[in-house]
Amino acid sequence: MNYEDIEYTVEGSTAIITMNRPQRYNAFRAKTVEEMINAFRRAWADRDVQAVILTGAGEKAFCTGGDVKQRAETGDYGPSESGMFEIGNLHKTIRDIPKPVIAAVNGLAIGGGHVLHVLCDLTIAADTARFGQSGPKVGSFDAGFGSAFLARIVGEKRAREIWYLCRQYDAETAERWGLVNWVVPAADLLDEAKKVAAEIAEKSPTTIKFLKQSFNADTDHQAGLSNMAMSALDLFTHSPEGLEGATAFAEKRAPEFNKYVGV
Ligand SMILES: CC(C)(COP(=O)(O)OP(=O)(O)OC[C@H]1O[C@@H](n2cnc3c(N)ncnc32)[C@H](O)[C@@H]1OP(=O)(O)O)[C@@H](O)C(=O)NCCC(=O)NCCSC(=O)CCC(=O)c1ccccc1C(=O)O
Repeated sequence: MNYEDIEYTVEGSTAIITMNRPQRYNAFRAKTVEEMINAFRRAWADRDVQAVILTGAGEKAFCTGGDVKQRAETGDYGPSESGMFEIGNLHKTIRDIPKPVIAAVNGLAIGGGHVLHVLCDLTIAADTARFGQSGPKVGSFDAGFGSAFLARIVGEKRAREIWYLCRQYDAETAERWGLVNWVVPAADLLDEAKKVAAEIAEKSPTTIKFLKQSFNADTDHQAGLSNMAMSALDLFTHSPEGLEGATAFAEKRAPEFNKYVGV
């Protein structure tokens, strides 16, 4: 597969996947998601690769979730080879690849982009990184891993706060909440992530594989929840209320959600 929306490189035992749509703050469309799944599967199959780094191009953003402008234009996340928007499949691939995935969060991790780092095994944040969900502002939600697994990490109260208020949190707060493993100066981020990947590569790959699968086993039931959540999201994003959120973002105005109270 030729990549247009991402970059894929291998350095020694580390694969680096870079979301590369800086003009849209690395927001993903269907094609981006398809390419990311392909890249993770390449890293999975490559016997030389022992860890994967996921990061974003540029200094502004790691990833700001689904491409809201695309959704406002066409009502979906655009074309892909499979004809599907496989975000649930990407979530599962990040969990299922039997090698640790390290998120190197270089800027904004918002909405579905925040969910991606939450699903990674480790998160290293630049001191300039910011974290948050934004779905309720733009007519979207992740009622699968994005809420259930998030609550496992930060606790119920904080997970609800993150989703209901849609605030942005700095890297220091994210570290205090256990949402990131550690924070480094922005200029050192990728080197730090590579160092951590190399440290992992010194260990027995089979023990790491069993450990990852063991950590996942406890929350694997959330994959079923995620399937239902994606079906619900697909219905909701085509509803007038869901479309109003995306349209308002594209038109740079506040959404008018009042008339949907209690429907
Ligand atoms: C991230 C912002 C808060 C940054 O604000 P600011 O620093 O002021 O920069 P901007 O001028 O707004 O942005 C610069 C430039 O980038 C464009 N852009 C940024 N984000 C997106 C995006 N997501 N889609 C399309 N384009 C984007 C922006 O329009 C600007 O372009 P100009 O041409 O210069 O105008 C702010 O940008 C922002 O709020 N962005 C939207 C974030 C968002 O709402 N993302 C979707 C969230 S959906 C969600 O939270 C839950 C759903 C979910 O997780 C999920 C689950 C399953 C499937 C899909 C999803 C999903 O993600 O939808």
